[in-house]
Amino acid sequence: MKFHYYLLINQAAGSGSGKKVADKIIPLFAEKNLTYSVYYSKWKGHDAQIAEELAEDTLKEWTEETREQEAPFPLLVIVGGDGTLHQVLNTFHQLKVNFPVAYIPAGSGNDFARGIGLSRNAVKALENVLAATEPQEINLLSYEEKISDRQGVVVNNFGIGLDAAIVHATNHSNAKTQLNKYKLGSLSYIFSILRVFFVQKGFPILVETSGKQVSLEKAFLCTATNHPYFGGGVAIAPTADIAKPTIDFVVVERINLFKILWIALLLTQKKQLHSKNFHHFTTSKLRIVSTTSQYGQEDGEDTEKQPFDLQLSTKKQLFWCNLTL
Ligand SMILES: Nc1ncnc2c1ncn2[C@@H]1O[C@H](COP(=O)(O)OP(=O)(O)OP(=O)(O)O)[C@@H](O)[C@H]1O
Repeated sequence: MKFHYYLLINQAAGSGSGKKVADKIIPLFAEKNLTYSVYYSKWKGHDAQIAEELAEDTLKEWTEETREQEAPFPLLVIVGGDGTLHQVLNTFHQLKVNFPVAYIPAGSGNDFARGIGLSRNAVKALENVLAATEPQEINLLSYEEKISDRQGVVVNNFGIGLDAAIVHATNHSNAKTQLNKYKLGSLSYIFSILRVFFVQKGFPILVETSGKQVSLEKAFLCTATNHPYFGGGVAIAPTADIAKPTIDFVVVERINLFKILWIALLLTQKKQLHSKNFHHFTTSKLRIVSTTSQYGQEDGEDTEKQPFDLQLSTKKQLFWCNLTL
């Protein structure tokens, strides 16, 4: 199968890793005599704009017909972090199109790459892409939030409560910009955890999974995910599997500091399911209702405080990569 590769690059991802990764992989396309075009995202939101333009006049869905007739097949290769992937796939979702994509991780967290088992080394990830003969089917989470009337997809997770408050504090702090300059972006998360941990209160939620309803009085951290990782490598839902059309939902209750630290210790050993204050659901459909206003986060992009009536299901996405290498 012959391809024309459309490289959409966020050079700012991973505090500049995007640029380094691009400088490393673009010459490899030329060396391998592959045909390609390069698009640089030059400002926040430009990645979505480029994706929209390519969706309108260049990219094709993967069907029996296009795979035979389109030679070369136009394949979008996204180079950036989880947020770049989020922007592009949400653009496609809003346009109601479903194109296969390839991905080279260049972010700081790279949870998605971890979640699908794609190498976080850019050159190896490119080998994963070039060695594929068929696209892999993976499951994103698609959501509908009734109160703000928003819908979209997430490539990693949707969080309400503590994780979202941490993301909000980090994304809106001046320290992040300064620390990023010195490649110390993860330190800004630590500052934010210390800032919001004691401020975030427990809040009531209603959880509806396929055929079951549960009320929790003091939810603290609520995260719906399609693979194990969040927060840059924390295996919050170790049994989640992106190949399965299921949602894993994790709730940690507001408990005393010692119990939270105990759960944090269990997390490092992937044994958190042993704690009775750590709730875990696996379901094909999920509804979460919070009547109190809370921060939300979607793949590390934060939303302002609001009440939630959130419905989640899974959505198939074709990914061009060979994960057996
Ligand atoms: N040239 C640019 N300058 C600044 N921001 C950009 C640029 N191009 C895209 N963006 C924005 O950057 C955000 C995505 O960054 P991304 O998540 O990929 O990197 P990261 O935060 O370093 O990685 P990770 O999410 O893996 O930690 C998106 O909101 C996107 O619109």
